[in-house]
Amino acid sequence: MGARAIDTCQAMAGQPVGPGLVGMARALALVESASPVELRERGCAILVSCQGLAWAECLYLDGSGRWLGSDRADARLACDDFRHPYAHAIRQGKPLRLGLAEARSRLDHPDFQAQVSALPGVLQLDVRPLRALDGEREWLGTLAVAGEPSVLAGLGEDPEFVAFESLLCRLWAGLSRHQGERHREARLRQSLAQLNDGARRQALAERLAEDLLGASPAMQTLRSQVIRAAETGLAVLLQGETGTGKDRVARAIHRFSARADGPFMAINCAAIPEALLESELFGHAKGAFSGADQAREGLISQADGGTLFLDEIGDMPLPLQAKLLRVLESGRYRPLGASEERHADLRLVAATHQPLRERIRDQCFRADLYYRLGQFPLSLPTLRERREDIAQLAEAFAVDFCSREGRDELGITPAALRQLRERDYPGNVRELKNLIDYACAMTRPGDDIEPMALPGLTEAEDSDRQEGTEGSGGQSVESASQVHDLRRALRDYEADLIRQRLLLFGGNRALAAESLGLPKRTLAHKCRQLELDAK
Ligand SMILES: Nc1ncnc2c1ncn2[C@@H]1O[C@H](COP(=O)(O)OP(=O)(O)OP(=O)(O)O)[C@@H](O)[C@H]1O
Repeated sequence: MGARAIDTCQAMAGQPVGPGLVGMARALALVESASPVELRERGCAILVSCQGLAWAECLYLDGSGRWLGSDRADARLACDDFRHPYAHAIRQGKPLRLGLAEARSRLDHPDFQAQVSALPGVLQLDVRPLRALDGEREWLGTLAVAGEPSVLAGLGEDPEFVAFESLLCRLWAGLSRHQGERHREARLRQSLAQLNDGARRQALAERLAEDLLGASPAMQTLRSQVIRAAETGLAVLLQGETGTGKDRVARAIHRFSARADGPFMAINCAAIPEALLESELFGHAKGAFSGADQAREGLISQADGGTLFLDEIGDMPLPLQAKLLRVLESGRYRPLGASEERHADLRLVAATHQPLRERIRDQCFRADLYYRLGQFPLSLPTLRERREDIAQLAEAFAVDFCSREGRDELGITPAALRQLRERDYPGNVRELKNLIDYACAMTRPGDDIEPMALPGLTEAEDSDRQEGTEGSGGQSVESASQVHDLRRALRDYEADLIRQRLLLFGGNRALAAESLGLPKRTLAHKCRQLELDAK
């Protein structure tokens, strides 16, 4: 705190040098202050060391002009509280002198009492209101000094003290203004940065809207959360009913993140038989188990530098959950049968449609993994909660279908749109997409989608629909007399049934499996065997 200048000033005070030089050293010490706080500290230190005073303190007037504050303590002394001498000096606008013993007995403000409690009662106290001496003449605060009556006697008239006080006020006002400007500039810079940040995020959210369709408030919130999640390296847990777009969101998080140039690896924990899942994820060494003739990289290693998406995490077996937790916490893992541990740097995005808290209660899911996975939890809205998005989604899916199938674009009649809006969609967006694909297939080129093209809405299918059904998703099973290969016919029947059930439940494998009395894994296995798209 300008110790050198103050030392010089102290040294000079005891030396046979001219008063001008002493004054210059004091002025220099003040001028070198970088802030009002430093200036007040230096000013008081100089007064005590060079002017023979016992104590000095500056109080500053706060921005509201209602109270005085101290740099040394948490004291706040209100300007209209006359239990301390500063209120009197400020109100009268002129210096005040009183004996300390008297001040202590008459003025019982606790902060004032604490300030002067260590000083001998024989001393006198001078309180001087300070104002800026430039054009504005604003109040700055007060200077309080205590000293022997003989020292204080001529203080107010001492030209050196007067010059010192005036320099102090000038510098104080200048530094305060400068500091105010700096604060204003900093606030401006901060709000500009926030504005730029807001505009940048808005632009990203608009780009994302091309992929995650929907103008509903729920989708707008989701998109901005996806952008925020992508900006961090936190593990993301996506929770939402089947078909709400968890897979799509996971890919978007990767694409909008700093890891976008790295790999994106995805696995559905429910679709892989338990015995295979560990080696799929962690990889295995050569000879780790019978049939492992080659070492194989797991998805964790392949996702190094990128993102690993674990879909249906709720179905992950408990022993693997422990291993996954270790990867998340330390990045370390050991491939099956390997002697060495390995390291991977990845961001994990996990998804589930199951209430994981219930799985924890049933002791099927580790609570510690749940909390580690959910560093950035994201909830996806159901389609029922955002019916206003149905028309936009349906039209986009119709456009997709036509471009995939190389057909001319077709529209959707208002009546069909109304019906689409009234449905319940347990399979959410996937169900809507399947419905539109089906309706597109059922609609003649050049026509628009009519209500009767929507499955499950018409009682008697018209002849057009009968025609369309053949060769589309719903092939009929050969009649009994035409069966020449029982195994093939049973296989076709099974495939047809599963396909219809998946269509009925909007692709929700859990509901489809339940309705057929099958475990979900078995259905997933059959879908692979029968080459049905399980999604
Ligand atoms: N907001 C959206 N905009 C466009 N298409 C979407 C949107 N949400 C989902 N989809 C589409 O709906 C289908 C289902 O989405 P997705 O596979 O991401 O759902 P999911 O929640 O992962 O389902 P599951 O839980 O069954 O795995 C996909 O074809 C996907 O492209």
